[in-house]
Amino acid sequence: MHAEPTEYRSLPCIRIDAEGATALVALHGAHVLSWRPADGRERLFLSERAVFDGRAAIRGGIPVIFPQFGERGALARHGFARATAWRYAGIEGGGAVFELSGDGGDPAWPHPFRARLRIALAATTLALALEIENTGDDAFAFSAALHTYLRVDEIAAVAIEGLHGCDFEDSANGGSLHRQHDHDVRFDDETDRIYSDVVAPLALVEGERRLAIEQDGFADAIVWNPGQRLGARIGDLAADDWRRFACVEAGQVLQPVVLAPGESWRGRQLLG
Ligand SMILES: O=P(O)(O)OC[C@H]1O[C@H](O)[C@H](O)[C@@H](O)[C@@H]1O
Repeated sequence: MHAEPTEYRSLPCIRIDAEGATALVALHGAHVLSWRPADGRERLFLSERAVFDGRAAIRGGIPVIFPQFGERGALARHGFARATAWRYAGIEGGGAVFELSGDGGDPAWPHPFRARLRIALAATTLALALEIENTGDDAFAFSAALHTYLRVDEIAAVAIEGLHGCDFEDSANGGSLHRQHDHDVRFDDETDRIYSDVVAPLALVEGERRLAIEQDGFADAIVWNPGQRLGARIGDLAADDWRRFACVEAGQVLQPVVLAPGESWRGRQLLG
Protein backbone atom coordinates (compact mmCIF):
# COMPACT_ATOMS: atom_id res chain seq x y z
CA MET A 1 0.00 0.00 0.00
CA HIS A 2 1.24 3.42 -0.94
CA ALA A 3 -0.16 6.79 0.17
CA GLU A 4 0.72 10.30 -0.94
CA PRO A 5 -0.63 13.80 -0.41
CA THR A 6 -2.70 15.40 -3.15
CA GLU A 7 -5.60 17.85 -3.49
CA TYR A 8 -9.18 17.59 -4.67
CA ARG A 9 -11.21 20.76 -5.28
CA SER A 10 -8.60 22.63 -3.19
CA LEU A 11 -8.99 20.30 -0.19
CA PRO A 12 -5.87 18.51 1.07
CA CYS A 13 -6.25 14.78 0.47
CA ILE A 14 -4.35 11.51 0.66
CA ARG A 15 -4.40 9.22 -2.37
CA ILE A 16 -4.00 5.54 -1.50
CA ASP A 17 -2.94 2.89 -4.03
CA ALA A 18 -2.75 -0.86 -3.53
CA GLU A 19 -2.88 -3.83 -5.90
CA GLY A 20 -4.25 -1.67 -8.74
CA ALA A 21 -6.99 -0.14 -6.56
CA THR A 22 -7.16 3.53 -5.52
CA ALA A 23 -8.92 5.56 -2.86
CA LEU A 24 -8.98 9.29 -2.27
CA VAL A 25 -9.43 10.59 1.28
CA ALA A 26 -9.96 14.25 2.22
CA LEU A 27 -8.41 15.31 5.52
CA HIS A 28 -11.62 17.29 6.05
CA GLY A 29 -13.66 14.67 7.88
CA ALA A 30 -11.18 11.84 7.02
CA HIS A 31 -13.75 11.53 4.28
CA VAL A 32 -13.29 8.85 1.59
CA LEU A 33 -14.29 10.65 -1.64
CA SER A 34 -13.54 7.91 -4.14
CA TRP A 35 -12.89 4.17 -4.18
CA ARG A 36 -11.97 2.35 -7.37
CA PRO A 37 -11.07 -1.32 -6.98
CA ALA A 38 -8.58 -2.78 -9.45
CA ASP A 39 -11.25 -2.99 -12.20
CA GLY A 40 -11.24 0.84 -12.24
CA ARG A 41 -14.99 1.30 -11.73
CA GLU A 42 -15.97 3.91 -9.11
CA ARG A 43 -18.00 2.36 -6.28
CA LEU A 44 -18.89 5.49 -4.29
CA PHE A 45 -21.33 8.26 -5.13
CA LEU A 46 -19.99 11.81 -4.77
CA SER A 47 -22.37 14.66 -5.53
CA GLU A 48 -21.39 17.10 -8.29
CA ARG A 49 -22.92 19.73 -6.02
CA ALA A 50 -20.97 18.74 -2.90
CA VAL A 51 -19.46 21.72 -1.08
CA PHE A 52 -15.67 21.65 -0.65
CA ASP A 53 -15.17 24.74 1.51
CA GLY A 54 -13.40 22.95 4.36
CA ARG A 55 -16.33 23.65 6.69
CA ALA A 56 -19.46 21.96 5.37
CA ALA A 57 -19.92 18.19 5.41
CA ILE A 58 -19.31 16.68 1.97
CA ARG A 59 -22.31 15.05 0.23
CA GLY A 60 -21.33 11.55 -0.84
CA GLY A 61 -18.33 9.30 -0.29
CA ILE A 62 -17.99 8.00 3.28
CA PRO A 63 -18.67 10.62 5.95
CA VAL A 64 -17.52 9.66 9.46
CA ILE A 65 -20.32 10.33 11.91
CA PHE A 66 -19.17 11.02 15.49
CA PRO A 67 -20.06 11.65 18.32
CA GLN A 68 -23.77 12.07 17.51
CA PHE A 69 -25.99 10.45 14.91
CA GLY A 70 -28.54 12.70 13.18
CA GLU A 71 -30.37 14.93 15.61
CA ARG A 72 -30.17 12.51 18.54
CA GLY A 73 -28.39 15.06 20.77
CA ALA A 74 -27.59 18.75 21.10
CA LEU A 75 -24.68 18.91 18.65
CA ALA A 76 -24.80 19.85 14.96
CA ARG A 77 -26.53 17.18 12.88
CA HIS A 78 -24.39 13.99 12.70
CA GLY A 79 -21.76 15.50 15.05
CA PHE A 80 -18.56 17.41 14.35
CA ALA A 81 -16.17 14.77 12.99
CA ARG A 82 -17.39 15.04 9.38
CA ALA A 83 -16.92 18.82 9.42
CA THR A 84 -13.47 18.95 11.06
CA ALA A 85 -9.96 18.57 9.64
CA TRP A 86 -8.30 15.30 10.68
CA ARG A 87 -4.54 14.63 10.64
CA TYR A 88 -2.90 12.01 8.44
CA ALA A 89 -0.72 9.84 10.68
CA GLY A 90 0.88 7.57 8.05
CA ILE A 91 0.55 3.88 7.24
CA GLU A 92 0.21 1.61 10.25
CA GLY A 93 -0.96 -1.98 10.52
CA GLY A 94 -1.60 -2.23 6.78
CA GLY A 95 -3.79 0.87 6.56
CA ALA A 96 -3.63 4.65 6.13
CA VAL A 97 -4.43 6.16 9.52
CA PHE A 98 -6.24 9.45 10.15
CA GLU A 99 -6.58 10.98 13.61
CA LEU A 100 -8.79 13.51 15.32
CA SER A 101 -8.31 14.45 18.98
CA GLY A 102 -10.23 16.65 21.36
CA ASP A 103 -8.88 18.05 24.62
CA GLY A 104 -12.28 18.57 26.23
CA GLY A 105 -12.18 22.32 25.56
CA ASP A 106 -15.35 22.33 23.43
CA PRO A 107 -18.20 23.35 25.77
CA ALA A 108 -20.71 21.60 23.48
CA TRP A 109 -18.88 18.27 23.92
CA PRO A 110 -16.35 18.62 26.78
CA HIS A 111 -14.82 15.13 26.59
CA PRO A 112 -11.16 14.46 25.80
CA PHE A 113 -10.99 11.78 23.11
CA ARG A 114 -8.90 10.40 20.31
CA ALA A 115 -10.51 9.07 17.12
CA ARG A 116 -8.54 7.01 14.62
CA LEU A 117 -9.78 5.87 11.24
CA ARG A 118 -7.68 3.18 9.54
CA ILE A 119 -8.35 2.69 5.84
CA ALA A 120 -7.01 -0.50 4.28
CA LEU A 121 -7.17 -1.01 0.54
CA ALA A 122 -6.63 -4.18 -1.51
CA ALA A 123 -7.46 -5.18 -5.10
CA THR A 124 -11.20 -5.66 -4.51
CA THR A 125 -11.81 -4.50 -0.94
CA LEU A 126 -11.92 -1.37 1.17
CA ALA A 127 -11.90 -1.73 4.96
CA LEU A 128 -12.54 1.14 7.36
CA ALA A 129 -11.85 0.71 11.08
CA LEU A 130 -12.93 3.48 13.43
CA GLU A 131 -11.49 3.54 16.93
CA ILE A 132 -12.61 5.92 19.68
CA GLU A 133 -10.56 6.26 22.86
CA ASN A 134 -11.51 8.10 26.03
CA THR A 135 -8.38 10.07 26.93
CA GLY A 136 -10.06 11.99 29.77
CA ASP A 137 -10.91 11.37 33.42
CA ASP A 138 -14.67 10.91 33.09
CA ALA A 139 -16.86 8.50 31.19
CA PHE A 140 -18.67 9.70 28.08
CA ALA A 141 -21.28 8.31 25.69
CA PHE A 142 -21.22 8.62 21.91
CA SER A 143 -22.76 7.33 18.71
CA ALA A 144 -20.86 6.74 15.49
CA ALA A 145 -21.40 5.62 11.92
CA LEU A 146 -19.62 5.17 8.61
CA HIS A 147 -22.19 6.79 6.33
CA THR A 148 -21.26 5.04 3.08
CA TYR A 149 -22.85 6.35 -0.16
CA LEU A 150 -22.71 3.43 -2.62
CA ARG A 151 -23.00 4.42 -6.27
CA VAL A 152 -25.79 2.72 -8.22
CA ASP A 153 -27.08 3.09 -11.79
CA GLU A 154 -30.77 3.15 -10.88
CA ILE A 155 -32.05 2.97 -7.31
CA ALA A 156 -35.31 1.29 -8.40
CA ALA A 157 -33.26 -1.75 -9.49
CA VAL A 158 -31.32 -2.06 -6.21
CA ALA A 159 -31.85 -4.60 -3.45
CA ILE A 160 -30.09 -4.79 -0.09
CA GLU A 161 -29.79 -8.35 1.20
CA GLY A 162 -28.95 -9.61 4.68
CA LEU A 163 -31.47 -7.73 6.81
CA HIS A 164 -34.28 -10.28 6.77
CA GLY A 165 -35.59 -10.82 10.32
CA CYS A 166 -33.94 -7.68 11.73
CA ASP A 167 -35.97 -5.10 13.63
CA PHE A 168 -35.80 -1.53 12.43
CA GLU A 169 -36.75 1.97 13.45
CA ASP A 170 -38.39 3.70 10.51
CA SER A 171 -37.05 7.26 10.65
CA ALA A 172 -39.05 8.16 7.51
CA ASN A 173 -42.26 7.30 9.41
CA GLY A 174 -41.90 8.90 12.82
CA GLY A 175 -39.50 6.32 14.22
CA SER A 176 -42.10 3.53 14.20
CA LEU A 177 -40.77 0.03 14.95
CA HIS A 178 -40.99 -2.83 12.46
CA ARG A 179 -39.43 -6.15 11.53
CA GLN A 180 -37.98 -6.82 8.08
CA HIS A 181 -40.19 -9.59 6.67
CA ASP A 182 -39.17 -9.27 3.03
CA HIS A 183 -35.95 -10.93 2.00
CA ASP A 184 -34.58 -7.71 0.44
CA VAL A 185 -34.85 -4.03 1.20
CA ARG A 186 -36.00 -2.15 -1.90
CA PHE A 187 -36.35 1.57 -2.48
CA ASP A 188 -39.86 2.58 -3.55
CA ASP A 189 -39.88 5.99 -1.86
CA GLU A 190 -37.95 7.79 0.87
CA THR A 191 -36.21 5.04 2.86
CA ASP A 192 -34.56 5.84 6.19
CA ARG A 193 -34.23 2.88 8.53
CA ILE A 194 -32.04 1.95 11.46
CA TYR A 195 -31.72 -1.85 11.63
CA SER A 196 -30.58 -3.20 15.00
CA ASP A 197 -28.48 -6.22 15.92
CA VAL A 198 -27.24 -6.80 12.40
CA VAL A 199 -25.30 -10.05 12.26
CA ALA A 200 -25.34 -11.36 8.69
CA PRO A 201 -23.14 -9.89 5.98
CA LEU A 202 -25.14 -7.49 3.81
CA ALA A 203 -24.97 -7.13 0.06
CA LEU A 204 -26.01 -4.47 -2.41
CA VAL A 205 -27.32 -6.15 -5.54
CA GLU A 206 -28.08 -4.38 -8.83
CA GLY A 207 -28.60 -6.65 -11.82
CA GLU A 208 -25.52 -8.85 -12.15
CA ARG A 209 -23.49 -6.69 -9.77
CA ARG A 210 -23.05 -7.54 -6.16
CA LEU A 211 -21.11 -5.73 -3.45
CA ALA A 212 -20.62 -7.41 -0.07
CA ILE A 213 -20.89 -5.14 2.97
CA GLU A 214 -19.70 -6.51 6.29
CA GLN A 215 -19.48 -4.87 9.66
CA ASP A 216 -18.28 -5.68 13.14
CA GLY A 217 -18.29 -3.66 16.34
CA PHE A 218 -21.19 -1.62 14.93
CA ALA A 219 -24.53 -3.14 16.01
CA ASP A 220 -26.77 -1.20 13.62
CA ALA A 221 -27.04 -0.70 9.88
CA ILE A 222 -28.74 2.39 8.49
CA VAL A 223 -30.26 2.23 5.03
CA TRP A 224 -31.03 5.59 3.48
CA ASN A 225 -32.20 7.00 0.19
CA PRO A 226 -34.13 10.29 0.17
CA GLY A 227 -36.46 9.42 -2.72
CA GLN A 228 -37.52 11.99 -5.30
CA ARG A 229 -39.41 14.45 -3.09
CA LEU A 230 -36.83 14.79 -0.29
CA GLY A 231 -33.98 14.44 -2.81
CA ALA A 232 -35.23 17.59 -4.59
CA ARG A 233 -35.01 19.53 -1.33
CA ILE A 234 -31.38 18.64 -0.57
CA GLY A 235 -29.37 21.61 -1.85
CA ASP A 236 -26.12 19.75 -2.52
CA LEU A 237 -27.77 17.05 -4.68
CA ALA A 238 -28.69 17.53 -8.35
CA ALA A 239 -32.28 16.78 -9.42
CA ASP A 240 -31.80 13.13 -10.35
CA ASP A 241 -29.01 12.27 -7.93
CA TRP A 242 -31.31 10.45 -5.49
CA ARG A 243 -31.48 7.68 -8.10
CA ARG A 244 -27.69 7.26 -8.13
CA PHE A 245 -26.88 6.11 -4.59
CA ALA A 246 -27.91 3.91 -1.72
CA CYS A 247 -26.46 4.65 1.70
CA VAL A 248 -25.69 1.49 3.66
CA GLU A 249 -24.16 2.69 6.89
CA ALA A 250 -22.47 0.75 9.67
CA GLY A 251 -23.61 2.49 12.85
CA GLN A 252 -23.78 2.38 16.61
CA VAL A 253 -26.86 4.51 17.11
CA LEU A 254 -29.71 2.89 19.05
CA GLN A 255 -27.45 1.98 21.97
CA PRO A 256 -24.78 4.67 22.36
CA VAL A 257 -21.39 3.43 23.56
CA VAL A 258 -20.32 4.42 27.07
CA LEU A 259 -16.54 4.62 27.44
CA ALA A 260 -14.83 4.76 30.83
CA PRO A 261 -11.54 6.70 31.10
CA GLY A 262 -8.77 4.90 29.20
CA GLU A 263 -11.20 2.61 27.37
CA SER A 264 -11.57 2.35 23.62
CA TRP A 265 -14.18 1.07 21.19
CA ARG A 266 -13.70 -0.15 17.65
CA GLY A 267 -16.09 -0.66 14.72
CA ARG A 268 -15.39 -1.75 11.15
CA GLN A 269 -17.05 -1.73 7.77
CA LEU A 270 -15.66 -3.87 4.97
CA LEU A 271 -16.72 -3.41 1.34
CA GLY A 272 -15.83 -5.64 -1.57
O1 LIG B 1 -28.15 15.43 5.18
P1 LIG B 1 -27.29 14.75 6.19
O2 LIG B 1 -27.14 15.55 7.47
O3 LIG B 1 -25.95 14.38 5.64
O4 LIG B 1 -28.02 13.40 6.58
C1 LIG B 1 -28.30 12.45 5.60
C2 LIG B 1 -29.05 11.25 6.19
O5 LIG B 1 -28.21 10.59 7.09
C3 LIG B 1 -28.71 9.38 7.67
O6 LIG B 1 -28.81 8.38 6.72
C4 LIG B 1 -30.03 9.60 8.36
O7 LIG B 1 -30.61 8.37 8.73
C5 LIG B 1 -30.96 10.37 7.48
O8 LIG B 1 -32.11 10.73 8.25
C6 LIG B 1 -30.32 11.62 6.94
O9 LIG B 1 -31.21 12.32 6.12
